[in-house]
Amino acid sequence: MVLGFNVAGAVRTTAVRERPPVCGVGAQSSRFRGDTMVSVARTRAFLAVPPLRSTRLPKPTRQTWLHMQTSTMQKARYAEKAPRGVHKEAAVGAVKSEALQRKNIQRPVMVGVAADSGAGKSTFLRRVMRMFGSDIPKGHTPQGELITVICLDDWHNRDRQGRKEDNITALDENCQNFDLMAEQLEALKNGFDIMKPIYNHETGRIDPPELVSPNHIVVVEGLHPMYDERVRKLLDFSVYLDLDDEVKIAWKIQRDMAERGHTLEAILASIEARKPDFERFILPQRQYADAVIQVKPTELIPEDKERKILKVRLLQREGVQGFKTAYLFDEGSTIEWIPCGRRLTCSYPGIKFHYGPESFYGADFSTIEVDGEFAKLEELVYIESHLSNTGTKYYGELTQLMLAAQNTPGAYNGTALFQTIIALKIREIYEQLTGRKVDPVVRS
Ligand SMILES: Nc1ncnc2c1ncn2[C@@H]1O[C@H](COP(=O)(O)OP(=O)(O)OP(=O)(O)O)[C@@H](O)[C@H]1O
Ligand SMILES: O=C(CO)[C@H](O)[C@H](O)COP(=O)(O)O
Repeated sequence: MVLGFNVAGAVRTTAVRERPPVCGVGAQSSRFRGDTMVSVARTRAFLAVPPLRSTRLPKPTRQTWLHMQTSTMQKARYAEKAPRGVHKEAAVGAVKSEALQRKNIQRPVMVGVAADSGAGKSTFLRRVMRMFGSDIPKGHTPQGELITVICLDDWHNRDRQGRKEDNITALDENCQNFDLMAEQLEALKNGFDIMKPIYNHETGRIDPPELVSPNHIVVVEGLHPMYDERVRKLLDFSVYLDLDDEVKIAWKIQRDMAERGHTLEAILASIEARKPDFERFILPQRQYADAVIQVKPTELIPEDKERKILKVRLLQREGVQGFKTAYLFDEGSTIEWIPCGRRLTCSYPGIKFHYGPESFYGADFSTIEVDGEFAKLEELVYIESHLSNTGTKYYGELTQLMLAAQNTPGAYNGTALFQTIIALKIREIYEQLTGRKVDPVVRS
């Protein structure tokens, strides 16, 4: 697929590879391993990154790293730090990243995406990355021209063995190095390169760190983007993917049995074992999210056991800077809508929409929900014509995006519809906060 995008007047044409962000998926980075790494703890020096010609990062050698004069302030910052333990090689650049000038970035827009493992983060993030049309280079952390997706698992403070020995789950707050996470993400947001730790999901071990530079948009995704107040405050926009247990089990079974060879008993046991920590450390983050996508079993089929038809709800916080909430028909009203008829083909059990205001953790939200499946994606333009504030740039863009992703999970139900709307919203928020323009990736 060849796509065009335009930022600050620079028109580029790039190919989008169908590849997920690599949080626990696929290749681990070997770009900064072993002898190519310079340890801050060892040298007590602060490192700046050499100018990079492209976003495809060159493999650094000791020689390509420059020891820079460190400001007294930064020295003090580091001197005060508690020992970093397993993350002793992690570092923050001493001078502002050259990426700022090269890409003409004032400050990255930072977006948090929280969810339990298997809740559809990778699927959602593929939609978000596609929205920004970047060719996402290989490596542990996808760093595209416009967007970088950082996985927060990288700040786990124990490897798999360590967690087993200490009888602690990866969901536990005590299993994250929040001090380092907050320090490094703050540095990134302020325009500094970071040498970020890597948690290797293939080996279950902590790998040497990798270089991550500020980008136009930085997504931080994983178990805890809104857990620690210091990290939460850095986020310009936050999303929580909220799956009912029944749906979580169905998706896990589909993935872990079909793709990973796990037994049903093992999957159910793992979900049960994680549940108390999920409820304690992950779920409460919902209250901080600006957008929540809830996925529930359908209410159109009584006693449905298949979990194929879903009811999906998009909760949108009112009053967030740059975030104009999407609505159905008439903003602020309450609507029940069955669109099936001459203009929308519906198969059993039909489709039902709802829109209305809602109080969520005591805050004002506007919610759109859709129960059921679309029969023909090209007819979605009928639905689109009744939705407003979707962040589209031309009539039919939402439908085009849905059609372009028709082979992705959930393409025919509210999960893809609302994830696509939120991806459009992230583009809109980026534009609102920076004053820049991003061209649509799929044209009319
Ligand atoms: N909207 C959807 N409808 C149906 N199945 C879905 C949907 N989204 C994701 N899935 C399925 O759920 C499983 C997990 O999805 P995904 O890999 O996106 O989750 P994740 O949160 O990134 O997981 P992890 O953190 O474990 O890597 C996959 O098998 C995927 O196909
Ligand atoms: O909840 C998770 C988030 O992805 C993982 O279980 C956690 O990161 C540990 O990973 P692994 O099971 O590969 O050791």
